[in-house]
Amino acid sequence: MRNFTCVQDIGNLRSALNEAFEIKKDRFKNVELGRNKTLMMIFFNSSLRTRLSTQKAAMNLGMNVIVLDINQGAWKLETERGVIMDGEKPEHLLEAIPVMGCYCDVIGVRSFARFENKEEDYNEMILNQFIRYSGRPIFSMEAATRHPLQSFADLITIEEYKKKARPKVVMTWAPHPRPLPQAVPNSFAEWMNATDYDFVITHPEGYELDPQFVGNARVEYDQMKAFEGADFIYAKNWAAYTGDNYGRILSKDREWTVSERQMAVTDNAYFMHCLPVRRNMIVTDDVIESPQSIVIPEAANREISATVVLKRLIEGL
Ligand SMILES: CCC[C@H](NC(=O)CCC(=O)O)C(=O)O
Ligand SMILES: NC(=O)OP(=O)(O)O
Repeated sequence: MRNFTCVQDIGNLRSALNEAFEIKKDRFKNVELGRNKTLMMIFFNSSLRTRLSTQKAAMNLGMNVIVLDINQGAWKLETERGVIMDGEKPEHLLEAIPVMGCYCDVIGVRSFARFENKEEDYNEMILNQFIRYSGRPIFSMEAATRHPLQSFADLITIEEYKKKARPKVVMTWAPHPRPLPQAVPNSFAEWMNATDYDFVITHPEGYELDPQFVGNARVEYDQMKAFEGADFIYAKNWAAYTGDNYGRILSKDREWTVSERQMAVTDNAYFMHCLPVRRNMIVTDDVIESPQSIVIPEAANREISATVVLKRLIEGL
């Protein structure tokens, strides 16, 4: 595998899942594979799970790890070509990227959508410059339009907990005080559409996601109807995508906050969220603390998804 940015890059999902479950039985079985190989993790945005689980995954494979928070300690970076750099940014991304590539074998990049320019976000301008100029395999640690390490962990988790071959999985929008990226819902939808699950997306009108990610998923504007008979509830906030509303908050309606009211019409569904989660905005305390909440095992599986991905990237060196 050369890069890991989307579901297509992992190849056959069944074999990827089999590899994940094998690694889960013995996560140190490939500890020699990464000897004297260096992972560089580059964060343009905050992180807890991705930062810790990916570093742990690298250690499972015997790798060295360098972590760089671009906005803490590195030079402020100019990302646009043609800009006269007489302002606050001493370094251009087009020098910094190949330089960083000199010091490592594999690079992970976190660079959220900025909501300043929809085309630049959806063309993955930052991530693609790393792919083009670093000279190294690149994997996404959440970019502007996808979060594949999270989605792979989500799929592992559903496969572990499902009680039927084709579970009903419902991704629901929920309110949030800030405009959040579409990367997590886009990516979750992309991975769910690659399975044969019964997949439903529910959100208020105006929050339609890019059709390239929605695919053949059923979209239901009535949240209670969507939740009926569900086996898994995947909650997430996202800002509007369509038209001039790109990056905007259209609703903070807390009727969409996942509570026991909605969970009552499911088939005793498991509750999932990628975390961090704003309690009593996205989900009530009672639901996220209930026995049906699997947000912690879901987060634990981030180590497994990252170990599989790093293993395949090292094998491709
Ligand atoms: C894995 C999720 C990362 C990110 N989450 C946030 O930025 C949450 C920030 C907040 O709640 O203020 C997102 O929604 O894409
Ligand atoms: N789910 C996830 O990626 O968490 P962090 O943003 O804390 O890495």
